[in-house]
Amino acid sequence: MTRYLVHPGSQLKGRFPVPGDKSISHRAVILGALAEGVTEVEGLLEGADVLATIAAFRTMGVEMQGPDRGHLRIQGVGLYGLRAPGVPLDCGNSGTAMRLLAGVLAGQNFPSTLIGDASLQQRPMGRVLRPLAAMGAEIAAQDGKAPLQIHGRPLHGIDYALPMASAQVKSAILLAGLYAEGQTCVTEPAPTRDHSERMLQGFGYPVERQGPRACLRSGGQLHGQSLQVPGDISSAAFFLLGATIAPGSDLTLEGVGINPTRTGIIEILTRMGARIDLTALRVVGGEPVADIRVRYAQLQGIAIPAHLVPLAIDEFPALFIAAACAKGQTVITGAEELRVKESDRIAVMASGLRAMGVIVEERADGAIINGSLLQGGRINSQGDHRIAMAFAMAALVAQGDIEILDCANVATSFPNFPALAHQAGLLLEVVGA
Ligand SMILES: O=C(O)C1=C[C@@H](OP(=O)(O)O)[C@@H](O)[C@H](O)C1
Ligand SMILES: C=C(OP(=O)(O)O)C(=O)O
Repeated sequence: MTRYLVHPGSQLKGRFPVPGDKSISHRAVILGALAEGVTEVEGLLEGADVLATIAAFRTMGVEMQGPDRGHLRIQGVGLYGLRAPGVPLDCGNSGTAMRLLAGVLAGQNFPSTLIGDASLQQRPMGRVLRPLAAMGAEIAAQDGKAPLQIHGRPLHGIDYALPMASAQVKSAILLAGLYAEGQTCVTEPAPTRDHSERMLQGFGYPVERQGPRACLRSGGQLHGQSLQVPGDISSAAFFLLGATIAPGSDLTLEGVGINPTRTGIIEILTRMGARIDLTALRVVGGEPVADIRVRYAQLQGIAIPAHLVPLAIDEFPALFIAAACAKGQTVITGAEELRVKESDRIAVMASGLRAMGVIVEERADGAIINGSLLQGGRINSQGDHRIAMAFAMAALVAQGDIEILDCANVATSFPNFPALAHQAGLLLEVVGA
């Protein structure tokens, strides 16, 4: 089992890009496969999650060259060109792959089965199954969990109010809407990442957006594109954390996506006193991008405003560590979605921080974290990539070595994390790979 052994006492320095955005990479593969003509993607994340989406479409007859150093060439088959897969499609560890594929597959004229790893089989799929059933889909699942057996049926549009802030559910419904008779609309209770809406429009498919509501009609076509995937702010987040907490650090992360539906981490860390500067603002592939400079700063505990939670949802493992390094108390509320990610991120972060001597009060929808000195120790990441990377950065300021168990899944979102972190100055050893 892959472990990290991380020694304290260093700082982070340098200037480098982070790998491509995972959410945008999944969507580039999906829309490229369903488009007419060729799509050329640059900067694609070659993490295991995205490779699962690529493999699924290959199994359904889509030809692709790559990925090779971020380049993927997709020979689109059009909205109605997928072939019956014949074998289960394995989404691995990826909630995004499973939920977005469920949306695409619900309206096909062939059956399909979606499977995943032990973590993914525990995650709630009812949130996509219910709206898809309301559109006419026939999907069998036990207790609302994978495997999902999709029969493929003619669909009709719905006007759906999302019960939770989830870009995956929103995207699944919009993708199903490409195949549904009439108009499909989704209204979200709070803004979530809007990469699907942006990329559909980028592929020439009209999406009407009015405040929290997005609508599309079937009958259109997607047109193959050349697109550049920006750097993943969710991967950059670990470096923003590390450089902020380790005295003497000064790091610049190049070409990071700063879509306003993703920048909660910058807003929250800045409210805590972090020193983060954005330069070279530009637009890449329909998404805003910047270089981000981050220097050491003493953090202060805050009450994190609940409206920022969906805008930083994957960054909470990093934010738990930031809170533990801050002066005073940090209060996290409205974050119950963290309990249904790759692990129960509230419980796993709380127990890891306690192992480092931090006083944490767990709440159903968050936690209260008391800033303190971090002791060395052994942390079980429970196979959750973001928890492994967050604790690796915590080691920068720990009183002793940190050993992190079960780190192989870092490869789902950030395969070169150990190398890049080491290059930036983190004293990280990968053991037992
Ligand atoms: O749409 C996406 O690409 C994602 C949406 C979020 O999940 P939810 O929709 O479950 O909040 C996020 O946690 C996940 O990493 C990626
Ligand atoms: C929640 C995540 O991903 P997914 O839902 O795609 O597994 C994540 O990457 O933090």
